[in-house]
Amino acid sequence: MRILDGKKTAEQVRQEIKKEVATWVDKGNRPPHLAAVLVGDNGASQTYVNAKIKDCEEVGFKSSLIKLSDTITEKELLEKIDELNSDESLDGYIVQLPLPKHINEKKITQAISPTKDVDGFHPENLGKMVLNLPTFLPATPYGIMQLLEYYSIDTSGKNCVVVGRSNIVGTPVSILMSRNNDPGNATVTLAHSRTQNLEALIKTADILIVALGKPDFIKGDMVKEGAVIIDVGITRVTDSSRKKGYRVAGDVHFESVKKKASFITPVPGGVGPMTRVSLLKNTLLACKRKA
Ligand SMILES: NC(=O)C1=CN([C@@H]2O[C@H](COP(=O)(O)OP(=O)(O)OC[C@H]3O[C@@H](n4cnc5c(N)ncnc54)[C@H](OP(=O)(O)O)[C@@H]3O)[C@@H](O)[C@H]2O)C=CC1
Ligand SMILES: Nc1nc(=O)c2c([nH]1)NC[C@@H]1CN(c3ccc(C(=O)N[C@@H](CCC(=O)O)C(=O)O)cc3)C=[N+]21
Repeated sequence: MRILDGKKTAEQVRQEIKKEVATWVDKGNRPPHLAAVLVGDNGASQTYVNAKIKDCEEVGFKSSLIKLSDTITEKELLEKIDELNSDESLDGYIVQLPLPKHINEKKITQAISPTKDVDGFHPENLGKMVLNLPTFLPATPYGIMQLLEYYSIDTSGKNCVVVGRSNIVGTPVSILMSRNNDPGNATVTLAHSRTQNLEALIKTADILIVALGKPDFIKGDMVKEGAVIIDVGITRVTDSSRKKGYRVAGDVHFESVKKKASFITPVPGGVGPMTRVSLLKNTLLACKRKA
């Protein structure tokens, strides 16, 4: 069994980005600029957004954190988005999800200018992704593809089962895995809460990608011997023996599944860091495209 080390891989990718930024700035350009919009004070969202800002510093990007109260109206948030769309000094931005219930996430996602949508969530960018046209790939699926590529994992012709069909992870990663690309060319099945005989289906997977949000859902006896396991899930589980009062759990029960896997991503240190580095890649692309 080998660990797919997202932390280490992301660090290497950051070093490459850092060099590219230095060359870019040496040529007289301004550094890439990413903004993150955070509505409300959800603890996990704050942690992720802070990490994204720290990543920017490490590679030499400019970053801005825009904190808004969770009492903000949808109209006010849309006005803020208009402002960001026309801000010439800004290359890309993200609006951290989830948003408070009174705000329609679809409306917000569609208001973000596709040229600044470094999350790759806008319908225009998702459409381009489906058609294999150059675009911003959604950060988590992009991170997963980079990790598979980095470890030279052969996905062509393999059975890939994706569990979870969200717009930001399950659905786009199922499309990327089935495209005529390397990595890709897999035979993909997308499973969700209505799927029948989920366990039997999971057993057929040469590559299993799990994005459910149910801690330790996948156990060792459920997976095929030699499978490649990608665990996207991140849930904070209360644990009073930890300093922070919680542990971070994936959707895969690591200890039992690792005995059967050929490759497996840990949580933390797997997909999460790759998601963040993909956001940096998209922002660099947005910046260079504008110039
Ligand atoms: N590492 C990273 O970078 C990231 C991690 N995450 C994490 O990934 C996890 C998933 O998040 P996200 O993609 O937003 O998904 P959502 O929470 O939006 O959706 C969960 C999906 O799982 C399906 N599902 C739920 N229960 C079952 C079940 N028992 N059997 C089969 N399918 C089921 C749902 O089906 P249905 O559609 O039928 O309801 C749905 O499609 C979370 O833990 C999240 O924190 C998310 C983004 C990035
Ligand atoms: N507009 C938007 N874009 C997103 O990309 C987006 C989002 N909203 N909302 C929430 C999810 C979740 N997400 C994560 C990113 C990094 C880690 C990450 O870095 N995790 C580390 C640390 C985990 C920890 O300690 O909590 C790790 O897995 O090693 C996790 C989760 C991005 N998301």
